[in-house]
Amino acid sequence: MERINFAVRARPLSPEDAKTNPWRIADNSILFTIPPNKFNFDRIFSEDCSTFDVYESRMKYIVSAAIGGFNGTIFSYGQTNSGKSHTMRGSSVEPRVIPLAVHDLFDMIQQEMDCEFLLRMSYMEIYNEEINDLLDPERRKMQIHESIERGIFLARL
Ligand SMILES: Nc1ncnc2c1ncn2[C@@H]1O[C@H](COP(=O)(O)OP(=O)(O)OP(=O)(O)O)[C@@H](O)[C@H]1O
Repeated sequence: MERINFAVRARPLSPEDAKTNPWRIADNSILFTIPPNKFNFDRIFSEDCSTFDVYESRMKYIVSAAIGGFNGTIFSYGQTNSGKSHTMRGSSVEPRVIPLAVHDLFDMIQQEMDCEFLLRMSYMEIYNEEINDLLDPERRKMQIHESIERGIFLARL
């Protein structure tokens, strides 16, 4: 796999949006009716995909590689309402990328009986072109919550 992979997840459109939608998906490309007409990606997941599929096929290998000592970043990017939080967050009932990754990390660590691991996790938010480093614990608590609510965040493994 390439070092940087760019995958797109299509969010289901409302019936109203679907009527005026200027693009359509064809394999791993997005086609527009106006120029430039075609944008290619490493992978496009259609509206009916599950977060689990997205995670398994495009993200899990980054988590595994982190256990092997390689740096990896999963970066969720998109305009407001495009589904970043929906994809990254989740609950114990319906875990999505962050809980799935954390679960896998601990699973993989448990299998590596001969190694000792130091695990650190951070959330960073890029909002209005500013990176918020969330250093102060109290501020961090607040900002993590805000970041999750706003939905632009970076999970760095
Ligand atoms: N794949 C999906 N399937 C069903 N619903 C989705 C999907 N993706 C997003 N949604 C819904 O669309 C709405 C917007 O999603 P979400 O809040 O994740 O967007 P966002 O990109 O994080 O937005 P913002 O940047 O404004 O915080 C939510 O109601 C969410 O449940």
